[in-house]
Amino acid sequence: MISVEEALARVLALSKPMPVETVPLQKAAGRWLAEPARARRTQPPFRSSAMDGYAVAGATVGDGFDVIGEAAAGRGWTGHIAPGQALRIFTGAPVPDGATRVVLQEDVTRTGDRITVTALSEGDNIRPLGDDFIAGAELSPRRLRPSDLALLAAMNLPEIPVRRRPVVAVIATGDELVMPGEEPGPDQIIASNSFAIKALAEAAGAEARMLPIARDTEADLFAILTMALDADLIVTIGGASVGDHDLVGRVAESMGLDRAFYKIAMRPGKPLMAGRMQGVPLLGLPGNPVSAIVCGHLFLVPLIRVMLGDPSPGPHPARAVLARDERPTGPRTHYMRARLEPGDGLPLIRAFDRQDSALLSVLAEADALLIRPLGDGPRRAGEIVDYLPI
Ligand SMILES: Nc1nc2c(c(=O)[nH]1)N[C@H]1C(S)=C(S)[C@@H](COP(=O)(O)OP(=O)(O)OC[C@H]3O[C@@H](n4cnc5c(N)ncnc54)[C@H](O)[C@@H]3O)O[C@H]1N2
Ligand code: MOO
Repeated sequence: MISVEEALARVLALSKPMPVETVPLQKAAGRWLAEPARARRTQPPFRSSAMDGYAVAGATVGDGFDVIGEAAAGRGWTGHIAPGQALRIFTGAPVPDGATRVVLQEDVTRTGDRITVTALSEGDNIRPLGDDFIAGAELSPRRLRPSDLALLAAMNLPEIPVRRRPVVAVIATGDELVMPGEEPGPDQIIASNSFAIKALAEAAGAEARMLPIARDTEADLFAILTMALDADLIVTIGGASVGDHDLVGRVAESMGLDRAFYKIAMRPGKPLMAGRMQGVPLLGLPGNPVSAIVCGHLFLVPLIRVMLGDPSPGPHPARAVLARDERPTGPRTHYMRARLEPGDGLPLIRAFDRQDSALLSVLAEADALLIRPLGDGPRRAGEIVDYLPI
C-alpha cells in the first residue's frame, strides 16, 4: 500500500492539460481560461461622471454657474468648461476638459440656466480614464466566474481561449446493479455512486458520460471498457478488490493497462487503482458508495483540474477545532465523515459515530471529511485538525 500523497502524485501525473479551444464569451461560464486574456481597450475610455449633476471648474458652497450644455452616457459634449460655467451631466457621460468636479444635482438649486451650489459632497465624482483597467491589462488563467465574464466583455473580448472539457466515461460494474427506476431482483441493489461520480466530474468542469453497467464477466467488461476508449479519462466503479468477481484490473490489464499503483493506505478507498490504458488515464474506484465518492473528491476532482490547467488542483484541506474526543486511528489515513458547526474563529468539526463505507445516508448528512493521519493517536476536543470540505 502506498500513502495518499504518493497516490495523488501518481494520479495527477497520469494526465496533462487539455488542448485549447475558442468559445464565444456567452458560452464561457465555468470554463477554464487557458492563457492570460489581454484587454483590448482602456476602461473607462474617458474621464467619466460617477453621478448625475453638473460638471464645473472648482466650486464652493454659494457659487453660481451658467449651464451651457448637456452630456449623457453615450452622448458626450464637445468643448471646454471655463470658470463660472457648468455642464449638465449624467452618470457615465464623459467629463469635458476644464471641469474638475461633478456637483450632485441634489446639491444645487437651479433657476433657468443658472445653478447655485447649496452643499458639496466629498470627492470630485469623476472616474479617471483607465480607473478600472488599461489596454493590455491581463486576466490570469482561472475558472471563469460570472464576474470574470463581465470583465472579459468590458475588455472587448468576444471569444475566449479555454481548455477543452475532458470527457469522462463513468462505468459502474457488478451483476448486483440495476439503474434507478428499474425493478431489482431479490439479490440486487440500485446503482448509486455512479451518479455522484458523474456529478463530481461535471462540477469540476468535465463532460461526463455514464456508460451501461458492466456485468461481472470479462466479455462484458471488455466491451464496455472498449466503448470508453475515446474518452479523455475512464472511471470504473467497483470490481477493484480481491473477490473472484472483481475483474476490472484483470480485464483492463489484458487491454494494456499500465498500472501506476493499486491499493492505498487510506480509509475508505483502499482498493483504488490507477494507470493508463491505451494512452487513456483510468481511475478504478472501489465499489462501496462512500469509498467511491471519497476517492472522487480526493483523486478524480484534482485529476480533472489538472486536465483543465489548474496549477493548484488540490485537494485543499482547511482547519477546524475538534468538537469531541476521537479515538486513535489505524494504519490508514482516515477520512471520517463529519459535520461542521459554527465555532469561535475556526469552525467546530464533529465526526459521525457510524463510519461504514456503505452508508450513503451518513455521507448525505456530512459536509466535511475529518482527516486523521495514518497511525494518529487519540485526539482531544479543542485540538486543531485538518478537514476537506465536501
Ligand atoms: N477480502 C477482502 N475483501 C474486501 C477488501 C479486502 O481488502 N479484502 N476490501 C474491502 C474494501 S475496503 C472495499 S472498499 C471493497 C471494494 O471492493 P470492490 O471495489 O471490488 O467493489 P465491489 O465488490 O464491486 O462492491 C463493493 C460494494 O459496493 C457496492 N457497489 C458497487 N458498485 C456500486 C454502485 N455503482 N452503486 C452502488 N453500490 C455499488 C456493491 O454492491 C458492494 O456492496 O471491498 C472490500 N472487500
Ligand atoms: O477502503 Mo473500503 O473503501 O474501506 O470500504
